[in-house]
Amino acid sequence: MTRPIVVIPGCSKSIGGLTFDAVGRKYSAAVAEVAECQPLLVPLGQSMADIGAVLDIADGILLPGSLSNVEPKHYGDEDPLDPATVDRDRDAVTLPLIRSALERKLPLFAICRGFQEFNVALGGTLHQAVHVVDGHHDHREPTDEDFDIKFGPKHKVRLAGELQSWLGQDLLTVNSLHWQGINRLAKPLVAEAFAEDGLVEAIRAPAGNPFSLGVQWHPEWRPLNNPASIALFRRFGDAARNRTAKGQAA
Ligand SMILES: N[C@@H](CCC(=O)NCCCC(=O)O)C(=O)O
Repeated sequence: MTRPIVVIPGCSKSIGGLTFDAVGRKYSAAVAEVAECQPLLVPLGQSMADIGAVLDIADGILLPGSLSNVEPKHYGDEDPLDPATVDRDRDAVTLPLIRSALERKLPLFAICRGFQEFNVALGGTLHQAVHVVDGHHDHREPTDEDFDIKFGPKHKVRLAGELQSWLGQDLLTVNSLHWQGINRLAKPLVAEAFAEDGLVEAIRAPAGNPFSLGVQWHPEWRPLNNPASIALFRRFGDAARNRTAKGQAA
């Protein structure tokens, strides 16, 4: 059986004054090496991503993190704290992609900015700066230049529901590199991990989806050193393989 296709929307990146579509290599590597699927990058911008065509070939979707933020207009909020951080081309692709993918029951794994898009796409809202919200901690990345520190263990999350049973534990220590976070959880979603300050750190869309998980942390960082990351990417890959098998059998 050929490897399942996992589509990965990128981010708009300006390099030398020109715009590129970029996906962090660690996301593609985790899809290929841990989920054992074929990553396929999707360009951004409404004219370059026919959602139906993308979903027709996909056996799964990975929504990667990004330094950019979901534009607040998508959740009825005020202007962005920093207009330079929005990526409208990414929002134009990922928000409708998420809704259509869930309708088709495509396996979906959303990470950090992808987790935030997941919530917004289904009607939820975000805090633009969690660290200034009363009662919440500072979830921003460590300032150390060493990436093993930036992406190293930062805080515990309490697991619940399916995620708790999948991982077979109540607590998990995760990394944390985000300004934004869930304010109001979208109605179709279930929260399955919580930080010590109560911030939602993992979400799932039940309703018959084989795998539809969003996490605020970064399991794609050195995943083979982390049993929980291995378990999540392998389960995601298996869901995509099951879909491929059904498709090939049809
Ligand atoms: N910009 C959002 C989401 C943060 C995020 O996804 N960080 C990862 C950036 C780099 C990478 O892909 O590893 C926020 O600040 O909340």
